[in-house]
Amino acid sequence: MTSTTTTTTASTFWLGTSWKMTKTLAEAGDYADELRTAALAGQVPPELRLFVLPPVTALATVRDRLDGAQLDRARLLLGAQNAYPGPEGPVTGEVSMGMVRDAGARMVELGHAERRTLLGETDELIAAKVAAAVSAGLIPLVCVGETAAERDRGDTASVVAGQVRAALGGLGRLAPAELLIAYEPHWAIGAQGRAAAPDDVADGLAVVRQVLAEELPDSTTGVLYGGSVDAGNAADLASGLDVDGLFVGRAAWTAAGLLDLAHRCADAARAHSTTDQVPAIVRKDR
Ligand SMILES: O=C(CO)COP(=O)(O)O
Repeated sequence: MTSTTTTTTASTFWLGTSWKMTKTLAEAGDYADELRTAALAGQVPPELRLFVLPPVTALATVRDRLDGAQLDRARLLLGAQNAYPGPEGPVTGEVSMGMVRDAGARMVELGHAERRTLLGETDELIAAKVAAAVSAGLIPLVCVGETAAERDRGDTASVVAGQVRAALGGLGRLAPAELLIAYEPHWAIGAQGRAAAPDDVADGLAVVRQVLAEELPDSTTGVLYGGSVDAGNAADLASGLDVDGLFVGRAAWTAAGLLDLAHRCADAARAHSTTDQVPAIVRKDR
């Protein structure tokens, strides 16, 4: 990793959750209320940038219920889990980048493993979405990662590098003001998954950083890990690796879960900042 790849600052450590296809409006509202109460009580660690990606049905509700939480927009971002890469019009069942932005999204997740495998999303479609997101002023959060079979074949680095390169391939002259890439090996995600070992995570993150250094040397980028992150491994992942954040599913599907992980990440950073080791969370430049 060269020092030119990111302008990530000491106070930037991302911790976010996608709720995937869960939560009624009532449940989404309750989660937002809990987060708002915690924020007003000063219980959200200031070192973190949190993000929450509700299902699109709940986006505006969560935005409205968090209103007044006194977390400025840089410290708590709402986002969508997907959007269509074209203007409003006759595309049945889809929502545009502009529509999710209108509903409160400042970021949009693209290319998640579940969409690649369950819905057949291709690298080409994901590239079009990345470009559309940037055009709409949304921060793209692009998920990349190899399947178990690709890993077993020893293809992790080529698959991950190819996905990152492809995702950026539609940008042309568009320069994202900010871009997040989450390394999420498919085999690490969900109830059937197991969290990747630190060496595997480090290898995946390094591949992502290498491609970003080559393709987008001047952009503000963040490289996250996701896949079975929980209370048992979050602190080690946050402090021991060259990682700019954690992307969580199940373990943050309650506000209490998200807040617990937030404290674990912040505590890990503080503990490590007094040692010789310089964790990603307090590193000034990479
Ligand atoms: O897919 C994920 C985040 O995008 C991770 O999900 P889990 O944390 O539930 O494994």
